[in-house]
Amino acid sequence: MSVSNLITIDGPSGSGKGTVCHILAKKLQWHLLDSGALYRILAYAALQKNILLNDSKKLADLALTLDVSFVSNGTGVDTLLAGKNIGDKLRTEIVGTAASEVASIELVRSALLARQKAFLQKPGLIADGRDMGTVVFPEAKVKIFLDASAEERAQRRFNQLQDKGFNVSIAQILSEIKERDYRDRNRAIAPLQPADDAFVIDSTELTINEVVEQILTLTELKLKISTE
Ligand SMILES: Nc1ncnc2c1ncn2[C@@H]1O[C@H](COP(=O)(O)OP(=O)(O)O)[C@@H](O)[C@H]1O
Ligand SMILES: Nc1ccn([C@H]2C[C@H](O)[C@@H](COP(=O)(O)OP(=O)(O)O)O2)c(=O)n1
Repeated sequence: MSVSNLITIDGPSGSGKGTVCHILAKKLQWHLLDSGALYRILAYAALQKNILLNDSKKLADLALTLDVSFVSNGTGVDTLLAGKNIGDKLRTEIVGTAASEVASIELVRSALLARQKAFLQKPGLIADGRDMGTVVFPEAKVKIFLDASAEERAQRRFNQLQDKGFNVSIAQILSEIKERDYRDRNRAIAPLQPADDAFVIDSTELTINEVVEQILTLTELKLKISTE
């Protein structure tokens, strides 16, 4: 099925992808693919089952058989693994780092590909990740690469975690962000990089609304639709 209403948003951790994608999906009433959540769920399930994070074969088998569903609960979306809500277990730095590790394995990435492509349904899709515009949906007409300085991204994560009551150190967050950036950008398969035809937005000095407005303007131009 051809669905041309597609926006891909790739970028490093803390650049604002998740926030911006949720706003766009709500405003346009399109579906949302949080591909990072799939890698996080896989990493969480592997940690639970004591599967080593470099065991490509077992991880790929797990990826193929993972019983995951995203269920709307009125205010947001519950993430169910084998029917159990694990949404609050996924956003820790331990799971984020483990996700980045399993994501560097080619067999794992190919095992998750069909699952991600299946999200492209009418009336449209906002796809959030690292390789949405380069590998999963290269046909997208609107591709965004959202960036921000590592220091700004660490500050945002710090604020976010402090708001949730976690006692965290900004120096440690910055070092984890830099380590994950390095792994995501330098892996052999589907590295984090802007697609040749991506529009790069540096959000370091922009508000969330300014980023959303830039993407909506580009979407109107490229897809010739009204986003009012
Ligand atoms: N342009 C921005 N200016 C200030 N804070 C932002 C901006 N974009 C996102 N944030 C905040 O930064 C934090 C991380 O954003 P998030 O959307 O989770 O990033 P990502 O999905 O890219 O990792 C959130 O608390 C979010 O509210
Ligand atoms: N399309 C994707 C999405 C995420 N990943 C990997 C790389 C990331 O470090 C981890 C976690 O991604 P996620 O988007 O949830 O992380 P952030 O919210 O940006 O911190 O998964 C990937 O390799 N490809």
